[in-house]
Amino acid sequence: MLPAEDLVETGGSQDYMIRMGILQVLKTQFLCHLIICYVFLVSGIIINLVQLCTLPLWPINKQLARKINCRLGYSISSQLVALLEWWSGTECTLYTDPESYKLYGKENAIVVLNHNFEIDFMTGWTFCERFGVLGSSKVLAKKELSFVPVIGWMWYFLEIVFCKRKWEEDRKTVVESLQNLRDYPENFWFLLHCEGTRFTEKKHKISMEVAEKKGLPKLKYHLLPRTKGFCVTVQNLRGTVTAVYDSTLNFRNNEMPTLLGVLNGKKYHADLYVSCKIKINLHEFPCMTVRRIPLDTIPEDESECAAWLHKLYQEKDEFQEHYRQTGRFPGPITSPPRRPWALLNWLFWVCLLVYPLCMLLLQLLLSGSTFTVVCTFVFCIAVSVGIRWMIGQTEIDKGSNYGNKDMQMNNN
Ligand SMILES: CCCCC/C=C\C/C=C\CCCCCCCC(=O)SCCNC(=O)CCNC(=O)[C@H](O)C(C)(C)COP(=O)(O)OP(=O)(O)OC[C@H]1O[C@@H](n2cnc3c(N)ncnc32)[C@H](O)[C@@H]1OP(=O)(O)O
Ligand SMILES: CCCCCCCCCCCCCCCCCC(=O)OC[C@@H](O)COP(=O)(O)O
Repeated sequence: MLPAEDLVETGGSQDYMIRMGILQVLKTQFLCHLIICYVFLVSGIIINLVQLCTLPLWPINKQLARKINCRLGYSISSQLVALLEWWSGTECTLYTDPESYKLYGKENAIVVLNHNFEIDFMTGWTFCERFGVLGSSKVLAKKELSFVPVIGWMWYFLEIVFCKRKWEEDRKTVVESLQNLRDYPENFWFLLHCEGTRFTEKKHKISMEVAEKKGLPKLKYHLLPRTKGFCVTVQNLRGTVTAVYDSTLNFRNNEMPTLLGVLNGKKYHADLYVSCKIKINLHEFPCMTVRRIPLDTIPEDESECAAWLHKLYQEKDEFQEHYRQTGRFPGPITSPPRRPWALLNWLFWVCLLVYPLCMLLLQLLLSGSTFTVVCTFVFCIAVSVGIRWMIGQTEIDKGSNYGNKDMQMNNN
């Protein structure tokens, strides 16, 4: 027979398991998703409107307008971070050397990252949040994303650099947008997915044909990097940015995480790298590797800079090979802890928006008007379709044709 304390303990743990089971089931419920999406959409639109109200401030006090917009942007993007960190419980492990770690979040940096996963952007944002640069984070993003409600509109005020991925048309606007960032009042990370599009087998095959034509070594895990964006970023942010963070992101157990999976409360394990010696258990967390490269060591000349980037991608390919072989990146883990701010911001919006929603629905039902009830129902369906379209923007299957054809005919 078990002693009394053990029985209590077993009972306690059973209770815990049951509670966790219920929570897990709750996370898969459509109603929960609807509430989460409603909060995201309504809070996002409110914030977009407040951002719009900052427009008159720009000519008077640009730096203040930028700082306000960083906070407002944080309030939107941190909701997706909270969804990843607190709702799905996804764990993020960082492999990096402790000396570089001290500088993260305290300097401007260009982040060069592989582009394989549908939730790359959320995982990137999570690391930004942990180092306090989420509100100010930047990216060279495809123009199509600027039309996505809430996020795309928010990016306009955060001075995100957009490109059509047609260099002749992009050259001028990209340079101008980069020049604007030279006096940015907050530390920022500038994200570059040099591959230009997400990895698919077809895009990989075509890009390796291009590599062969150019006499470049083949890559196994990456597409051939597009060098123009990187070179122009380095040229225009020299003196503003101090380092390039060569980053590689992987998810454990060959998982391909999705935003719908995260919304359903599925826990993933991400890994990001810099250099490691400590022994760790690699079967539990997602993983990312970061190498800090001082910007002065990158060649100024455009063709040398392009060659440098090709060399970097060959090294990145070796890191990936190491990860595939051993299930881990080399180097010590120096992971920043999860902070409460994203969760608190989320709870704030939930408290603010869910109560009026319940009251409104109650009033509608009590009104007894079939017309009003039908209108509300149709409105809810329209919102769900809108959100589903937004989620579709993250899905690789629905991705662009960029890189599906050789040379310059490869647009959307
Ligand atoms: C540490 C944790 C992370 C921190 C995160 C920090 C911040 C987070 C912030 C925000 C998070 C949100 C994330 C949102 C993500 C959205 C990302 C995107 O939208 S990715 C798509 C847009 N971005 C890019 O494309 C950037 C990379 N591209 C470039 O730099 C391009 O050069 C360009 C500037 C876009 C211009 O492209 P274009 O195609 O017009 O010209 P290129 O000269 O580059 O291409 C021609 C060149 O390529 C060769 N070629 C032809 N076909 C292919 C092929 N299939 N594959 C490879 N190469 C090909 C061709 O021969 C030409 O060669 P050459 O240059 O020698 O003439
Ligand atoms: C709390 C939050 C609730 C969330 C509810 C759902 C909200 C939906 C939010 C949708 C966010 C849309 C932002 C999309 C950012 C996707 C970035 C991305 O990865 O783009 C792909 C491009 O790089 C390359 O494109 P391809 O050439 O591969 O094609």
